[in-house]
Amino acid sequence: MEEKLKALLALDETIRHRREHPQEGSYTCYLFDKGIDKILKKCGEENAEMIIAAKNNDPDEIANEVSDLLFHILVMMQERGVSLEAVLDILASRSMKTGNLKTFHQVDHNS
Ligand SMILES: N=c1c2ncn([C@@H]3O[C@H](COP(=O)(O)OP(=O)(O)OP(=O)(O)O)[C@@H](O)[C@H]3O)c2ncn1[C@@H]1O[C@H](COP(=O)(O)O)[C@@H](O)[C@H]1O
Repeated sequence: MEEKLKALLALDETIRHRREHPQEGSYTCYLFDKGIDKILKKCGEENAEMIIAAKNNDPDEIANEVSDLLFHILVMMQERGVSLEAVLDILASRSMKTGNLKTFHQVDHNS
């Protein structure tokens, strides 16, 4: 598992490298070249495809679409200067806190 998590860090590093060193034939460079609108459009598309995969309840399809979405989110983060480490820091700090369910009052729509 740890080795596989390293692949996520390596992917993030590849994306960073692609941004700094444009390369012919690279899909990542194509996205950076097109700019933030294209990157966000792809994030939206991949998100929609992930939702459909989850609705279909197909584990392989879900894993594939989550992978596509993760890749495009990492590209968006690099474009906006947000590091994967910043996200991991937030997740790590949240992991210290359990019992996060918030209580809420039921809204009475008739009143
Ligand atoms: N993880 C990914 C990854 N996931 C998804 N994709 C691409 O994302 C695209 C999404 O598919 P779509 O059919 O929705 O998009 P499309 O029709 O090809 O393109 P659009 O014109 O619609 O944007 C496909 O072209 C996939 O190949 C990825 N492309 C690259 N990577 C990683 O990035 C690394 C660098 O890749 P290059 O930048 O291509 O060298 C690779 O080694 C991989 O590790």
